[in-house]
Amino acid sequence: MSLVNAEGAADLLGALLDIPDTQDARSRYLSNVLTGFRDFFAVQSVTFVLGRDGRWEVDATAGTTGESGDSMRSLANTLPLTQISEAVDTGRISVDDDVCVVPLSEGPDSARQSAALVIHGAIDRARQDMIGDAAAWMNRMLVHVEASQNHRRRIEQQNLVLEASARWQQSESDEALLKAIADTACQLLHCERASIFLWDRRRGVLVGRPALGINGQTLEVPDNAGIVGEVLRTRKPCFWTDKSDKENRVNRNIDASLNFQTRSLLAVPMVGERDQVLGVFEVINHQHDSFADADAALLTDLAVHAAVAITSLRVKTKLAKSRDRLLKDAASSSVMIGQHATIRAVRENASKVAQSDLAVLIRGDNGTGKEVVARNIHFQSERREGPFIAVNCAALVESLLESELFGHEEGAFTDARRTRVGQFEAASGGTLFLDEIGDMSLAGQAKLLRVLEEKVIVRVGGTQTIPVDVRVIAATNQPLEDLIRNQRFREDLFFRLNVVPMNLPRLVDRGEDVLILAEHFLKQFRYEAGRVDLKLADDAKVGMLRYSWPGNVRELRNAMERACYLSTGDEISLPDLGLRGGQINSRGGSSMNRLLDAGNGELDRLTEATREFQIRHINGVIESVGGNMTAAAEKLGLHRSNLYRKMRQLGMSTSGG
Ligand SMILES: Nc1ncnc2c1ncn2[C@@H]1O[C@H](COP(=O)(O)OP(=O)(O)OP(=O)(O)O)[C@@H](O)[C@H]1O
Repeated sequence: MSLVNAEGAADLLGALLDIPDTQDARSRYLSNVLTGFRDFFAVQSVTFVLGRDGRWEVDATAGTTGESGDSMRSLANTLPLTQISEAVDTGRISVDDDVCVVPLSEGPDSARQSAALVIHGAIDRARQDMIGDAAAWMNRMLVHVEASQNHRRRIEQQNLVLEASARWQQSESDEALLKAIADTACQLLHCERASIFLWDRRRGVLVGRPALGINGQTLEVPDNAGIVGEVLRTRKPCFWTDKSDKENRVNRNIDASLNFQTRSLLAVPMVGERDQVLGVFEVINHQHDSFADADAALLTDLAVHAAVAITSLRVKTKLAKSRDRLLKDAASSSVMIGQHATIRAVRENASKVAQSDLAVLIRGDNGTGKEVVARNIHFQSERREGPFIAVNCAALVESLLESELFGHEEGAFTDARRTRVGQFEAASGGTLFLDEIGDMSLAGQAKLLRVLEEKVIVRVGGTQTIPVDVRVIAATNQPLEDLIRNQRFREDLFFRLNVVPMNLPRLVDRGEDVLILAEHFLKQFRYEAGRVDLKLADDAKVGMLRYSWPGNVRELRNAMERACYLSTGDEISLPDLGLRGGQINSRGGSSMNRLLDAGNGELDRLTEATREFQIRHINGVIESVGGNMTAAAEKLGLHRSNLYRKMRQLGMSTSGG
């Protein structure tokens, strides 16, 4: 046989230099190279052995017997152990009969203590140096192969971590999220169990999740104890294995309660935003062996993503809570107070129409609660989480109407410096309340009708149609039928809007609802004014029932608000309400009305007399405390700012105070 087989040499060289770009790069590389050795040197087999924990293991082989698990095991049993040790110890090739052992200098694998090639087959002296050189090459190349494989594995793991963290973002609850994180960790790190210990700083404990129950309790450990405590303190990964580490570092009580045996453990800190430690991420019992540095790197990556997911779920939960609170607050502004039959009927109708998207036209005088009804419908409907947008059509000048309702594109007109979304788009998914619809211009009405029919808008200056999903509720205090007759309102638009008509009576026609509403506003404003014991005096009640309320509920609300802040004493009396004397209704039919037999003129005089009395009283009190306004306000049972307000209302000078 010639010393060099050219074809075999090229194959061996190719195998030595070629780093496979696969997940199993290392074993593939070894397999190719060992096969190259076998063919080139024409031997029976070439085996790569590793010394680990004082034992020799077959890592890869190329021979006639194949590479199955069984043949590898039987090969391990027939290794020339003495010869291998001798070669490794002396660092020289050892040849005995037809077995040649080539020692390899310390390898790239950190866990590996020593390595060698075991060759079955005759190798003459001349080729022993050659095989020694080639083996050294292989050994050096293995460093790169392993680095490349690790690099590739890391990229794949990063992708898996990213995919997992995208899935975590979908979790709706803490429990589901923590379980998903733990499952991912078990899967990627090949371990039996994973737990996240969230740090409760206030109580000084780490709370283990997901639900690792000890006798039905949550798993809690002091934040300064054990391995998790150590990780929290040092902010560094911590390894433990029952083979080599101190037993007392793990808490065997937990094992006992969970009927579990910890054999190996790895814990890393979970660091969140602004470098804050959220807790500790722990994995237990590697399926094959103890945890390595690469596992710590992977778990640290997972912990970063876990911290982000946990924080963002907390933010999401907080936002959802405050959204619910806001929704509740907003919904409370839509509560329709009143027991009058007409109001009851409106309430019932509102509940019914809320379940549909039918157009509603609410009619009634100013301040009768048209917007309250519209809000009430919105907050009872499926759209309650969408926006409620109110537009006062009377306030829209013709030139702005279209842009206000439908938006405009940048440069659509001189002042259109930026694209602007109109109210229709802004209300998408919710309700658009078009107040004072009777005041809309005819051109505006035509545009509105088209949008209602086609359910799409086109921004001013734009060409694209934009679909809008909006429920429209319109309101007016105008007699639309008259406007239609005078050709100031389009009949077709009227029919489109008036699918469900609702009429709100004037407050004066709602009987004792006046007092029910007054008590409602009293409760609200006396609380805001910090005067929780404030009551309505009888004369105020009677006066309210006799009053004609030209401004309807809005006027009543304002009167109550003013009185809650400005009245003196424990009761709100009639003058405190500041009602317009000329509007007192002497036709009143309620029993209360009859209690008050004062005519309008008398009431006027009464109001004036009370005003004078209040001025005298306030001046007296200010004088008695030597002009100290804070003390005067206190003596009068008012906040200092309310005293000033009251004085201004009474026309008194406040500059001296
Ligand atoms: N039934 C009611 N229960 C509680 N508050 C009400 C009721 N009706 C009206 N209000 C209150 O009265 C005020 C005026 O109501 P709203 O704005 O709904 O009236 P409107 O008819 O839309 O007025 P306008 O025609 O002037 O726009 C609001 O502060 C509202 O909260």
